[in-house]
Amino acid sequence: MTSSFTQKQPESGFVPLTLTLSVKCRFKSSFLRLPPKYVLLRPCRKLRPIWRFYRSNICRCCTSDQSDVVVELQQLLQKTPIYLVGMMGSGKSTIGQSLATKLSYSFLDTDQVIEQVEQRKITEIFEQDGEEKFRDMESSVLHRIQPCLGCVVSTGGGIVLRSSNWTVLRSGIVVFLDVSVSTIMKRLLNDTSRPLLQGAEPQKRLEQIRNTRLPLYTKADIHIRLNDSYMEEQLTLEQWIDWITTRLVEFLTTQQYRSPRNLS
Ligand SMILES: Nc1ncnc2c1ncn2[C@@H]1O[C@H](COP(=O)(O)OP(=O)(O)OP(=O)(O)O)[C@@H](O)[C@H]1O
Ligand SMILES: O=C(O)C1=C[C@@H](O)[C@@H](O)[C@H](O)C1
Repeated sequence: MTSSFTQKQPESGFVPLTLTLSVKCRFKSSFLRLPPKYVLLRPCRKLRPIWRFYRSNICRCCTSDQSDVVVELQQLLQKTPIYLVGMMGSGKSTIGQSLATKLSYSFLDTDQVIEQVEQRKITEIFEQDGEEKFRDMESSVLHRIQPCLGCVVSTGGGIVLRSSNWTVLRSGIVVFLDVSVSTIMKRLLNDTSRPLLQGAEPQKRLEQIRNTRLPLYTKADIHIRLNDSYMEEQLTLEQWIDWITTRLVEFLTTQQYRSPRNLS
C-alpha cells in the first residue's frame, strides 16, 4: 500500500505540506504506518484518482468526521460480530455497550448471561462450584450465542484460556482492550465482584494473570493499547469508541482481514 507516490518529491501541481498528521488526528497509531509526506491540494487531472485514494485511505481520520466512519464501518462489517477480550476492568462491558449503540448492534455480556441463567452472582458461582465449572458455563454460553450476527459481545476476562472458545471468537472480529494494571487497580479499587481479586495483594495477582494471558489476548485481531496509564484515565468513553471504530475500519480495509469468516 505504501505507493511510490508517497515518497515522491514535490512537482508542479503539488503544494507540499509537511503536515504532521498527528496534529490533526487524535490517535497516531492507527495511520502512522502510512505517513504521507505531501498533501496534494490542487492535483492535476492525471493524479486525481491517486489523490482520491490517498484522501480516503490515508487521511480518513483527518478528513471525515466520525459519523462517516461509522457508516463506512457498518457497510464493511455486514453484521460480523465483534468480540471484546481483555482483563477484568479493562472496560469491555462499558465500551461494548456504547460501541453496540453506535453501530446499531445488539450487546451481549457473557458474564451477565451466566448470572441470568444461573440466577447467581459470579462470586457465588466461584465459591460454590469453583473456577473450572465457571469456565464450562462461560464456554457453553459463548457457543450457544453463536452466530451472534450484529452483536458486540463483551466476554469474561478468562474466555481466551480455552482453545475451543477461539473457534467461536474467530467467527467474528476479536478486539483486545489492553489497559494497564495500574488503571485497572484504580477502577476496581472498591469492587468485590471479581472473585480472582479478592485475596491479598490484588495488584500482584492482576499482574500475574495479565502476564499469563498476554500471549492469548494478543491473538486478537485488533490490539487497543495506549501504553500510558495517565492517558488511559484521561480518555473519554467517546474517544475510546472513536479509536476502536477507526481501528476496525483500518483492519477491514487492509489485508489483515482474514475473510471469509464462518458466519453460518
Ligand atoms: N474508559 C473508562 N474510563 C473510566 N472508567 C471505566 C472505563 N471503562 C470502564 N470503566 C469502569 O471500570 C469498571 C470496570 O469496567 P467494565 O465492567 O466495563 O470492565 P470489564 O472489562 O467488562 O470487566 P469484567 O471482565 O470483569 O466484566 C467499571 O466501574 C467502569 O465504570
Ligand atoms: O478474568 C477473569 O478470569 C474473570 C473476569 C470476569 O469477567 C469474570 O468472568 C470472572 O470474574 C473471571
